[in-house]
Amino acid sequence: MSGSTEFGTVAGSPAAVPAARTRGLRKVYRGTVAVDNVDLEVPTGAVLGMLGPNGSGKTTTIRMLLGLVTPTAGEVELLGRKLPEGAAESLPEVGALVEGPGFHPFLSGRENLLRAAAAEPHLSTSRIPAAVGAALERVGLAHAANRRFRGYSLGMKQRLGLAGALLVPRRLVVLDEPTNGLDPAGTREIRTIMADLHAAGTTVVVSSHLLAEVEATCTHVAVLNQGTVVAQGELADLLDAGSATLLVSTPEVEAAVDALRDHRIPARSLAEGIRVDLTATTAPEVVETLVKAGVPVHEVRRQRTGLEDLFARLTEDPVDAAELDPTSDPLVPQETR
Ligand SMILES: Nc1ncnc2c1ncn2[C@@H]1O[C@H](COP(=O)(O)OP(=O)(O)OP(=O)(O)O)[C@@H](O)[C@H]1O
Repeated sequence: MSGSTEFGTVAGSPAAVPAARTRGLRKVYRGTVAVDNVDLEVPTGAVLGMLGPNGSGKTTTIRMLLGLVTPTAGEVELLGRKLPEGAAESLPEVGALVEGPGFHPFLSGRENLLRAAAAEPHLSTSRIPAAVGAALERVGLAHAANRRFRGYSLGMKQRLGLAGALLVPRRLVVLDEPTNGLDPAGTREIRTIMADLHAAGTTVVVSSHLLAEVEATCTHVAVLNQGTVVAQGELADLLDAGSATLLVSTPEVEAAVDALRDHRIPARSLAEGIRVDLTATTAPEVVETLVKAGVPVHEVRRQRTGLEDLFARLTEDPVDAAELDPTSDPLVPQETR
């Protein structure tokens, strides 16, 4: 299927069309703006981590992506088709793990999945038992498949929800807090499943509070704060852009800070050197200024920012964020204020 879409591109060409995208997405709940003006783009083949503090709008955005919540304004395009018109075509190719997947408490895990499988348009009746068995194996729930859903732990319920998302091969899998309630082994299994999906070319959207997990598993990130997207793109690019700090090792800390201040370059003194914000200057300019001022420069290093630092900068009060201290760096054992 091909043709012009709302966003002016051609559907049916998976490489060119993002797996999902939104334009001006907004959701207001009785006066509460949950999501505002969100332009999200999920490239095909990406593993996109959706990050944000509690209440920043991640779940609401995911629910709108899946057609579970109607936007107050804006548009959603899923696998090249606009919602809600294209839902019947695109949703069978989308697997989702969202809160409250609606399993029946008195049926077993297997019976619940058999019911879910019966509703899959791309799964013929004869293939249902095998598909259910494979999904249960894949999420590590085969041993408990015949127990009632009611008696499942939170982690087992999460696994069953995930099994539902993986019943048939999908082009897009959307996971809202998939490690919620899982033990470390379960968390590792989710990581493996996501890596397998990525290797098979499936696009994955995953919301998470676990920054280390996102840093380890995602190719792309979208950071939400107070209902809006404050950053999105390839994880590596965002980390590079965020690492706008230069660490200069020098025994003459005060002279270094003074020399840079004379050139309107803000710098902070550390125990064995200085830290320079590179937002408004460059590393060569800093070094040249210091050398011209006669300050001995022993080492210059660009500081790599972790996702945690970046996240804090994007979502915390700017004054607090400026105080973030990279304590893991040997050059900066402590601040001298
Ligand atoms: N059904 C609803 N009715 C009223 N307000 C809602 C509803 N769903 C979400 N909200 C509000 O919308 C805002 C965004 O909530 P949302 O659940 O999307 O955030 P989140 O980033 O997923 O949060 P968390 O990380 O805590 O799960 C919050 O202020 C929340 O209270």
